[in-house]
This record gives sequence, structure tokens and C-alpha cells, in this order.
Amino acid sequence: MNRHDIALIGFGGVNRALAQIIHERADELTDQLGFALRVVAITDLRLGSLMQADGIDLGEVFAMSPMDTFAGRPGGAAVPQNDFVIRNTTADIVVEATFTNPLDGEPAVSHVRAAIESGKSVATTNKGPVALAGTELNRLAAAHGVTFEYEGSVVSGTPILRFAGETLKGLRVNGVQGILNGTSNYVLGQMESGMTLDDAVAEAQALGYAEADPTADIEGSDVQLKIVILANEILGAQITTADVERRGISEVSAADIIDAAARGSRWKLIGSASRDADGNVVATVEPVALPSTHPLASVSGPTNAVSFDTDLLGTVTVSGPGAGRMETAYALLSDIIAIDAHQRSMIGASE
Ligand SMILES: NC(=O)c1ccc[n+]([C@@H]2O[C@H](COP(=O)([O-])OP(=O)(O)OC[C@H]3O[C@@H](n4cnc5c(N)ncnc54)[C@H](O)[C@@H]3O)[C@@H](O)[C@H]2O)c1
Ligand SMILES: N[C@@H](CCO)C(=O)O
Repeated sequence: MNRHDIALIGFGGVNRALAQIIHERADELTDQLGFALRVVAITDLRLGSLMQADGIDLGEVFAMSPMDTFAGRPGGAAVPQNDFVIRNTTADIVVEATFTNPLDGEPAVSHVRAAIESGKSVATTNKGPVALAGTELNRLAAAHGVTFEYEGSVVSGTPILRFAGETLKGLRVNGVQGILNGTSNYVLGQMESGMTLDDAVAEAQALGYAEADPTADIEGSDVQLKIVILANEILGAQITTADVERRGISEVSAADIIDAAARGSRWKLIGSASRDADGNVVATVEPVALPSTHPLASVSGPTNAVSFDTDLLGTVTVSGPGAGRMETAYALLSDIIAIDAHQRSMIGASE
């Protein structure tokens, strides 16, 4: 029986949820997928680091008291030691789910680079490395014969990137637009019901939707990273965040929301990227008051939706969870499945 050993870098909401899936559904997953999963390393800013080549008892980790760290356990230390753990773990897959840094993607870019350089495949939900160093990291992974997967970096567990990359093959996609941030969409909905922006953001944080610094959700830099990923992956662009004009929902007041509702409209934070007449990709992030007849107007709460403008099919819209710990952990599981399939195809090709 094939098995993948996993190192979890960052042990917050998303990676904890992945560990929970692995812990609670081990036998079912093995039967369904044809391979077993085992966690052999964990690092976290607060907990420190833990490396156990025979497999970490996740039940024990979940039972740790909130103030406890990994110090004193076999293979444990009070500090994360990310680079050491990533390079020396016996894991064949590194799962990176630390904070997204929208400025330079660090330290996650270095985490991904270290994993690839030491021959490990990577799954990440962290938008920083994908949006800000995706081309370099994909090339590095190809050069090392490993796989870099990042389905959860856009629209959480809803498989937008694989849908566009595999299912829409043969079509020309000329543009993509959508609601790409669960927190801001949730907040706008709560504000429609009379809640203040600050209270709605606090709720989104408690529900696990918001970034560690929710300014990224409210001011649009989270969507800016996601639209860079979509433009580069789907439209074949080579844009950076500097190419994406950005405005966030802090510009939308409670009065604007009431006015829009009176006119039958709803405010949404829309990210879009499309080719202009010269073939250049133009990308923006901005709040827009959509008429109720618009397909994106009815998308509520942390749900996201992405519309692909195609030549042969017209507009194709996919909608699903855009944030949430367990929903995003599923994206990581889908990446691990893709890594397994890629490894099997490499073995098959060499036989
Ligand atoms: N929560 C969601 O809905 C969601 C959806 C899609 C993508 N993401 C992305 O997934 C990642 C994880 O999200 P989350 O909700 O689990 O965040 P979180 O804040 O709950 O957890 C992040 C964890 O990483 C740890 N960490 C941060 N920097 C570290 C470092 N240098 N070394 C070791 N540990 C470090 C923190 O201590 C924390 O426990 C983020 O990049 C986020 O943008 C989250
Ligand atoms: N904070 C992000 C998480 C998903 O990337 C959101 O609310 O959409």
C-alpha cells in the first residue's frame, strides 16, 4: 500500500482541519484513494516544532492544553525551526499554511523553495508564494521532479483552478471575474442586515474566514493576489500585484448599502481580469453595486463565484465555499490527491 508522509508548516485553522480529516477518516480515505496518509512533522509559531518519522499521534496533539508547546516531546522543540524541519523531515509532501504575506510572500516563499529543493512536493493554501513567486516555484518544482499544488489559494475548496485547467481545455478563456473573498462578501451581507463593519469583521474572524490581518480582506489585497493567480494561470498573463488596480469595501458606507437595496442592487467586491483589444490583460479589484439580475448578485455569505468568459460556451459560472477552515483543508486534500496521481504517472512513464 502506497503512503504519503506529510509535514504541516503552520498549525492554525486550515492545517488543523486537514490533520482532523487525516485523523478521523484515515481508513475511509485509504480505501477510497488507494494510499494512506500520515503526519510526521508539524511546525507552528506558537507550538514550536515536532518531527516523528514513525508518525505523530494526532490525538495527543489535539489534546494539548492551549498553553502547551512541543518542547520536551521526542523530536520536539519550543521554536518552529521551519527551514530545518522542511529540509530534514522524512515527509514526501510539505503542506504550507502559514499567514499570507501580501507584500513579498515571505516566509512562505522560502518554505516552499526549501521543500522543493529538498525533493518534496508542496501543497499550499497560501496565496503569497503562488501570486508573487508562482512562475519561479513552478519551474523549480519541474526541475526537481516534484509537484507544486495550490488549489485552495483561490476560492478555498471549490476547485476553480483545476476546473479551468482541465475541464475548460479547448476553449479560449478571454476573461474571468468574480466574488473572490469570503470575508468581504459575508461582511457586506451582514451590513445589509444592519450590522456595523467592525462587528461583521469580528464575526468573520471567529468563523475562520478572515486573514490574520483582516485589512487584506477589507481593502482588497487578498483579492488582488487571487486575481493575479487567475490571470496568470488561466489567461496566460504575467502580471504582478502592481498591475492590478485595487479598491476595497471600506469605501462602501452603510448608507451606500441602504441606497443600493432601495434600487434593488447589492454591493459586491469584484475581482476581474480580461484581455483588451491589444491582447493585454487588464485586472482590477473594486466594489460594485450589482443589479439583482446579475448572476453574481445573489451570491451571499462566505460563498464565492467565478465567471469564465469563453469563446465557444459563453459565460460559465462556478460557485462554492470561498473560505472556511474545513472547506480549505479539503483543497489541501485535493492537492495531495493530485500529487499522488502525478507521482504515479511519473513512475508509470519511467517503466
Ligand atoms: N481560512 C480560510 O478560509 C482560508 C482559505 C483559503 C486560504 N487560506 C490561507 O491559508 C493559510 C492558513 O489559513 P488559516 O486560516 O489556517 O490561518 P491561521 O491564522 O488560523 O493559521 C496560520 C498558522 O500559521 C502559523 N504561522 C504563521 N507564521 C508562521 C511561521 N513563520 N512558522 C510557523 N508557523 C507560522 C500561525 O501560528 C498560525 O497557527 C493562510 O495563508 C490563508 O491566507 C485560508
Ligand atoms: N480570507 C480569505 C480566505 C480565503 O482565501 C477570504 O475571506 O476569502
